[in-house]
Amino acid sequence: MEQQTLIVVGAVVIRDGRVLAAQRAGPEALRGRWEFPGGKVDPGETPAQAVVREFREELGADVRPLHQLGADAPFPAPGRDHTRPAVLRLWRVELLSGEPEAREHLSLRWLNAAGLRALDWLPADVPFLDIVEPLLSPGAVTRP
Ligand SMILES: Nc1nc2c([nH]c(=O)n2[C@H]2C[C@H](O)[C@@H](COP(=O)(O)OP(=O)(O)OP(=O)(O)O)O2)c(=O)[nH]1
Repeated sequence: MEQQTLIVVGAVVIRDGRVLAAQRAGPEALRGRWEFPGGKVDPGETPAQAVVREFREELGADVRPLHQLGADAPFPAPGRDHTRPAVLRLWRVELLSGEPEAREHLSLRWLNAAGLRALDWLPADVPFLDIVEPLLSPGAVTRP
């Protein structure tokens, strides 16, 4: 039976020229590596709804989704005993209220361009760094 492609959404929140990155606590194979906070889109949920829900659950703060960044990036998502087809979809979001805290992650960091390049990102995230980095330069003219 053909498996439906799983959509994983990641939130890109930028404040004062820095982007928020989150360090995964699990599963063991991914522990310690960095990602954009988010998670799997549930059935019946839009990706924009998922990013708001995941951000609230995992970081305890409210965000407003703005727009997708770049294109979906296919990757094999780790499953229980095999991988399943997935795409990573990044959303630029605006922080509305609350201060993000690591409720389910090992730690959080606000990164400038140099910091962005220094971390051990999940493989699917790496191509997105070229899209995120220009948004961090002090003079960047960007949508919010
Ligand atoms: N959240 C997130 N997951 C990512 C990114 N890049 C990437 O490869 N992934 C992978 C890691 C996981 O295999 C999968 C997302 O799973 P998850 O564990 O974060 O999803 P979830 O919060 O919905 O968790 P669960 O309900 O399955 O426990 O996508 C990213 O930037 N953010």
